Amino acid sequence: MELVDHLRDERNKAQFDVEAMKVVWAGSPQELQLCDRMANLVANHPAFEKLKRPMLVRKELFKNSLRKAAYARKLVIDLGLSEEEAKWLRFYIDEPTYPDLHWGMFIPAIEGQGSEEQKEKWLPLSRNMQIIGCYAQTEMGHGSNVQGLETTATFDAQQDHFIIHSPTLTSTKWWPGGLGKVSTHAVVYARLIVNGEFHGVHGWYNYYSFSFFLYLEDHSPLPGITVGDVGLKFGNGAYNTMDNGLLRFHHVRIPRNQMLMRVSQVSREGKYMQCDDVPRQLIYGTMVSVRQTIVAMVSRTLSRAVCIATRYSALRRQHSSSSLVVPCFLMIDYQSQQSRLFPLLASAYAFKFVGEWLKWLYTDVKQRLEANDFSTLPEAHASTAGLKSLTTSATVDGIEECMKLCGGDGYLVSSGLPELFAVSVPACTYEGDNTVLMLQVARFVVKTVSEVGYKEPLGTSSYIRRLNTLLHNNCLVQTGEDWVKGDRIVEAFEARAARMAVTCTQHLAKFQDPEQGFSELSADLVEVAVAHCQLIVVSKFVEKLAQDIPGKGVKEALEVLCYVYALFLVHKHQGDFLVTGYLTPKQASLANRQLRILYSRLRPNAIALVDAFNHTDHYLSSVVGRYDGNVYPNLYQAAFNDPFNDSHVPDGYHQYIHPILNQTLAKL
Ligand SMILES: CC(C)(COP(=O)(O)OP(=O)(O)OC[C@H]1O[C@@H](n2cnc3c(N)ncnc32)[C@H](O)[C@@H]1OP(=O)(O)O)[C@@H](O)C(=O)NCCC(=O)NCCSC(=O)CCCC(=O)O
Ligand SMILES: Cc1cc2nc3c(=O)[nH]c(=O)nc-3n(C[C@H](O)[C@H](O)[C@H](O)COP(=O)(O)OP(=O)(O)OC[C@H]3O[C@@H](n4cnc5c(N)ncnc54)[C@H](O)[C@@H]3O)c2cc1C
Repeated sequence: MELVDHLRDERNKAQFDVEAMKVVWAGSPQELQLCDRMANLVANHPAFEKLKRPMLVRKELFKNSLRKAAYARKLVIDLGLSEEEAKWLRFYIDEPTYPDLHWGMFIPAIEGQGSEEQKEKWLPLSRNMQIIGCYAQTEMGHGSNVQGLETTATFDAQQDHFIIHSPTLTSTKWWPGGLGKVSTHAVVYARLIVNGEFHGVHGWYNYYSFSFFLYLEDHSPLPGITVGDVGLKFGNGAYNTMDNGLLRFHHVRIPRNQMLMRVSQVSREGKYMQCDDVPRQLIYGTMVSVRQTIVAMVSRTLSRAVCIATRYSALRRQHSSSSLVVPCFLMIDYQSQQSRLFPLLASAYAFKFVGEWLKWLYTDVKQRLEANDFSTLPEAHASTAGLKSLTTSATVDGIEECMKLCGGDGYLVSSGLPELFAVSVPACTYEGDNTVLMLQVARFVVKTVSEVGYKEPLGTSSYIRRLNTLLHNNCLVQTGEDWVKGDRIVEAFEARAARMAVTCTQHLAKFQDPEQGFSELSADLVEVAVAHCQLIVVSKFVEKLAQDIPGKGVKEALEVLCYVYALFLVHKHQGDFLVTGYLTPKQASLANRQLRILYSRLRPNAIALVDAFNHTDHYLSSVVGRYDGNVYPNLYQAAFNDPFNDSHVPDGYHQYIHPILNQTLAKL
């Protein structure tokens, strides 16, 4: 049977080479080929079917996710897949499970914080999955406040042991993924006590990590350990495939050499030693690494929602303004639909490019750290924290908007959007609450501004070097066309960020107690951080456009996306641009007018731009976002695939409906 492409006309409108854009989106021809291979491996393997997932109850759901993880592991071994290939395989299986934490946090924690000897011992076992680990930092009473962790690790010199203990209910380890049911090991963060003395208690770095067994061979917990799952989470399916766990210790003894000893050590004699040349912030290093990974992947999540909403918008017709009866307008042709959808499409590309840049930054920092050069760590911390916060918040809001952009059908689980929302929303909380992370960025920016004159701002904050110009020269835009120039846009974002940062720094200086000032001004400080991070995203997009980008029309299409992203933000935050005095109301309105022109330039390319994400139908798992656009028959069929439609007589009908119909309620 010939397949009908219901989106063919839309695809024919494309003004650029879609295959070339796929390479740009993937990062390189090799990445495209790799992702394509892994996506199709998953899509064509019956073990990875996922449409029934939201219908499963927790225990079935969890068993199903264990089965998938085992199949994935088998494929990795049978096909001899590399770690990179295995990472993409897990990504396309599209189900949070224990290996995410094992590979994503447990192993990096040992790599970053273990001594050479410890790495030699534990990494081969971990990489072969002979042990499975998780990252147990958060406690019931302390998530953002890492300084408040209460779990203790007390050194017993006589037996050369640490005694790990949970002294209070609030010290219960709470949330670690993979901990509840599966992990054999955990990297656990605890306060160190040697010779009755708390180490680092006066500083911020008052916790240390330990790696050790949780279970006996029959998978019953070791004596003194209480472990379990934290309970059902938001959304059917979604994150419930993960065993986020709880863990308590009752004076559990572990050998001394299970403290991760790169940053500091405790000797056999009970002598506590810090490595002078290694900053304590390294203990936070795993978080920097994971935040970078989140930014690298989040554009895919947003692109998935945008792909679904764009395809459905380009298929579904509604009435025109002149006739309320004859359906003729495609939803995508409503200006209001475009003004909600196209900035999200542009954001997906913007986040992709900033993610690439962040990966580069992190690789560079990692190499420096290995050579004991810690100079760029503050920049890496601020950039990873800020971009994780900015991009995950925008992505989660974007998924919700995409759901609404599809009307009622977006709310159906078969649209793929509700589960995507439910599985993505915790990204605003895990790996650092997004507001708390923005406050870290604000600290970095304010510190950089305060140090002007005696310390040179570097990297993403180097615009602060030109503070004088940015504070005093206002925007030169006179026409709408003036707004579509990369350097002008970047300068506008620099001026806004610099002016907001300086104002906040001046307000902070009025407080005698800086911490009180920081707390009272925290809402403004978050806005400073947002402005700084948006500047990074915009400038990295503009820098991307300065590169050689092959393919007919590809660069032009990306230029439109870049300006849509930037001018949408100018419009959304025009209060900032106006209050700081950088823009006049006329210039702000020119930006908005130019944005509408850009939407009309983007419109013919919309479907081709989402096709360039190269998502398989399996990955999208959306009836309304199907590649062939054959939505309505499949939507109808999906309703009948729901087991609820197996019978016309639901459970409870005879018991609770008959009595109403037959007026016999009194018998109930
Ligand atoms: C918010 C802070 C950073 C505050 O910490 P603090 O000790 O009070 O620090 P401070 O006085 O503000 O700063 C002290 C100093 O440390 C720096 N710093 C802070 N964090 C880092 C870092 N990661 N790398 C490098 N440097 C870092 C700060 O910039 C400060 O530097 P400075 O003194 O100003 O030069 C911290 O508590 C934190 O990171 N909280 C968030 C907790 C978190 O992210 N938990 C993640 C748990 S794991 C997880 O969620 C996994 C989910 C994965 C999944 O399911 O997929
Ligand atoms: C799905 C999921 C998976 C997770 N996986 C892991 C894991 O594998 N390992 C692990 O160790 N942890 C894990 N966590 C825990 C996670 O890291 C924490 O939830 C997170 O760090 C936030 O901490 P919290 O929940 O205590 O929130 P809180 O810190 O209590 O925050 C609650 C509210 O208070 C605000 N707030 C808190 N502190 C401040 C402040 N200083 N200034 C201003 N506002 C503030 C926040 O903005 C937020 O609005 C996971 C969490 C989830 C949801």
